[in-house]
Amino acid sequence: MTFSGAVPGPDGQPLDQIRLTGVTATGHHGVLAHERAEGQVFRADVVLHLDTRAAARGDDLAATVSYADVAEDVHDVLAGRPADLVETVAERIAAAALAYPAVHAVDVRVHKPQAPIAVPFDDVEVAIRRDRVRTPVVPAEAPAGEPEQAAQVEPEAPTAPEQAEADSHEPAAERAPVTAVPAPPAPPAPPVTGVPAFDPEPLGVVPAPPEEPEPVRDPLDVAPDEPVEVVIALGANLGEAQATLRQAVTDIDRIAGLQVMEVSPLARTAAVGGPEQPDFLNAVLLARTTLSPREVLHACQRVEEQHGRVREERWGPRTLDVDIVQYGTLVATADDLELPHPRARERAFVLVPWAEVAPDAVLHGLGGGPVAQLAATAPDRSGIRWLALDWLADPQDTVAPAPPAPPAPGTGPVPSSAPLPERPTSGAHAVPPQTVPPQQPVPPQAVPPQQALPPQAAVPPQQAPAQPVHEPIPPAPDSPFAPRPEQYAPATDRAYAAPSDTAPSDTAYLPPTDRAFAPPSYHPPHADDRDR
Ligand SMILES: Nc1ncnc2c1ncn2[C@@H]1O[C@H](COP(=O)(O)OP(=O)(O)OP(=O)(O)O)[C@@H](O)[C@H]1O
Ligand SMILES: Nc1nc2c(c(=O)[nH]1)N=C(CO)CN2
Repeated sequence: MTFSGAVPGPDGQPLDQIRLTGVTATGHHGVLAHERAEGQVFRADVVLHLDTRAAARGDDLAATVSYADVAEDVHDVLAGRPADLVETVAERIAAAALAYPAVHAVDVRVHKPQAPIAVPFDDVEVAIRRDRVRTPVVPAEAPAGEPEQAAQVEPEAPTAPEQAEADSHEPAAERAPVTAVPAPPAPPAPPVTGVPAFDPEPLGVVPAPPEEPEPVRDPLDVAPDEPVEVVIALGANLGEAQATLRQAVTDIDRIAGLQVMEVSPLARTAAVGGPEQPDFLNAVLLARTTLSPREVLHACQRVEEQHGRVREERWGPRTLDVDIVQYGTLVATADDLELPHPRARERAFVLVPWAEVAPDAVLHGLGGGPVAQLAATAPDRSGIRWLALDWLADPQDTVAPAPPAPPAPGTGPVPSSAPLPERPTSGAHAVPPQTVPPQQPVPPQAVPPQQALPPQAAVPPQQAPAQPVHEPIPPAPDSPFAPRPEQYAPATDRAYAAPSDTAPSDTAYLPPTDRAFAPPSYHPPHADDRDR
């Protein structure tokens, strides 16, 4: 720990130092509502500048400062009354240290390694030095439960009603920086698990008479006021996998309170983990929802069940897997639901299709970061065999026909001798890998980015029984769904393209995303008459 050097004592000589590092607590400091609600790890390092000679001479604890006491003080500040700023937390710690008369000066560093920063980073810290001249700008926080020290309360300490308002987190939410994804409203209570509750009483203030306790609300059960973006991953490797995934998109879009906004290309991916099993087909949906996270989970589990999902073994083959990758910016852990999905950050079969449909997407939480970057380093990235663009519009041709006589959903894996379809070698979309050389991007005008699915193709089967999606729909002229040889073009300069020496010979990838052609965005129709 490097501070800015020794502090001179009254005799002009450098003072001694007691260094305390890595005091850690879960705190609820931050300007964002979810930081207030869920809490995160804060760490502090403290250097006390003092003259230790008298204590050493008499071997007398009373003549020095007990580091154990200071550690508790620091911990109390970290875990205590929420502040918007790390700077404020650092001042409070400095004030606590200088409350010991022997301390001439104090250096404080407060670390916030899980700060909501949208790019990969190790840590963020605030470092301050305070002494008897350059004093802390806040008074020492009084220990909880010592109301007789109320005189030490900060002048701006809130009254009980003000504190109640602060605890509602509304102001924090209002101050939150504009983000692409609205955070769900913060619940007024402690988080789910593993995060100790904070004492909402302002420290050192005589507590107001007890009011009705707020019911404890799990953030995973809080439905947002405004729609929140939810990222959903689909996977299947049993039965008619592509047809299942197409139907799942429709089923998920029909969940009341949830709208599918975008659908990624379909990825064929080598199975990761679990037993020997066929390749998966994977896709990612971007949706907006006013459901709580747990409601989304249950609705997705119902869709899994509708498709004959049985849970036999971990990471085993399945007719349909629906995972919630991320819900707004929420970071929460419970037995039944963890957000963001704890393994999403290392799964190319999630990250690659996600980055295709949302190139600037960011995975929140610990180990998160820009999705495209995570995709580039995901351990299974060489298992991404290909991506199909128009899989919603044209199931028969986008992927080769399913193996003959596949087992009924849930009855058994597609035998490895009859795996999921390979890159087509015949049919409208067939293209030998060499047809499009690696560096040959599609001219920008070939397919306008973000061109929406033609309305008739987007209509989910249940909404347009006259036009079942399983029947190929003739693409409109110039439609992104017109057969395009480049849809399986190699992507040798893609960040996540498999190294050529490890890629299977039939592997083909999308061309680089200068977005010369965007994956066709699927914009499901949301008829106003739908009961949402
Ligand atoms: N973000 C999440 N999305 C979906 N399920 C989750 C999530 N977090 C926790 N779960 C829980 O995980 C349980 C197991 O889910 P599932 O059987 O789909 O796991 P899996 O697909 O085999 O493995 P993985 O979780 O690694 O994808 C579910 O019952 C669900 O309660
Ligand atoms: N390629 C691939 N591998 C997996 C998948 C998946 O969807 N795709 N799902 C798993 C458990 O959710 C385990 N392994």
